[in-house]
Amino acid sequence: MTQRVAVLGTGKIGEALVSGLLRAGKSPADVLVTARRPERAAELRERYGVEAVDNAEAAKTADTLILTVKPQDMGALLDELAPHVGADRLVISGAAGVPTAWFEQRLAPGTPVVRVMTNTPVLVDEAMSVISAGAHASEQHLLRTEEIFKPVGRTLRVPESQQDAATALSGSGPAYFFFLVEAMTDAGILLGLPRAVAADMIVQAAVGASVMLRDTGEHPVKLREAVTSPAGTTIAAIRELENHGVRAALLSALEAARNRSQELASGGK
Ligand SMILES: NC(=O)C1=CN([C@@H]2O[C@H](COP(=O)(O)OP(=O)(O)OC[C@H]3O[C@@H](n4cnc5c(N)ncnc54)[C@H](OP(=O)(O)O)[C@@H]3O)[C@@H](O)[C@H]2O)C=CC1
Ligand SMILES: O=C(O)[C@@H]1CCC=N1
Repeated sequence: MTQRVAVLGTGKIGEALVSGLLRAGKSPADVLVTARRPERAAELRERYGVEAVDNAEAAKTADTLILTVKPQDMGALLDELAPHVGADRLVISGAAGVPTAWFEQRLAPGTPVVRVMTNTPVLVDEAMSVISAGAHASEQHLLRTEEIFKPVGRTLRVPESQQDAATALSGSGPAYFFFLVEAMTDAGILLGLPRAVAADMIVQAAVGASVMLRDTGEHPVKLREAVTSPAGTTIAAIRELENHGVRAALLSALEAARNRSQELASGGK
């Protein structure tokens, strides 16, 4: 049976999911989108050939609803949606922080809800989408969710109690790597390299290191040791990273991200 999927609040993540669904072979006729601004709806229609409808219409006609508004906008969206969502629908939330129980309290009794924390590499089919079932979501609902997210990267099931940590590590994760690349490119400028050359070197170092981490399965310590020659250049840099507390900064940074996810639990400000 053809399943219709609606993406509600089609911003950055929502649009990336729409493009992934279409790349995976879903017909544009089976994908609905909603947007707050008419010009955004028109843009999505034109770019993907999908139908843009209002939230109530999406709730009435799609089997699976993927909610990709910001946590702060989730309350208003649920007020609009709830009267139209039958308990035979699958509701997938892509929002940081907001627990499945929050949705279950606002939807018809028994409505299956699945929480997913994906990340922006969804745009290049290299996402990690971390999936947790709510109280009424069955194995079938998890499989349907995986079917949507697998074409755009990997999926991982975790207990919902781990979702705030997953948000800190995986949802926000790409930003930390972009931040490092940006800072190291600046370091190249300091050392007298042209910006484009510095960026080229650092991006390729990041790609090479990522592929080694993924494909060799080696522990990162071993991979780093292989780069670090006695009395060489790398250890001189590592000493500075340790002197400046980079490891401790990362522990604190990810803890802060986890805490912020917890604060967003009630669609917080
Ligand atoms: N960005 C990321 O890396 C990740 C984000 N997330 C989660 O994904 C969600 C979306 O994030 P992101 O894509 O970055 O944010 P965006 O702001 O790009 O997307 C949210 C979209 O929802 C629209 N919107 C808000 N309210 C409504 C409504 N009532 N009806 C229809 N559309 C509405 C907004 O419209 P308008 O354009 O008018 O504001 C906007 O286009 C968040 O919950 C976030 O926690 C999860 C993983 C990673
Ligand atoms: O920064 C945020 O809140 C969202 C959730 C994870 C990544 N971006």
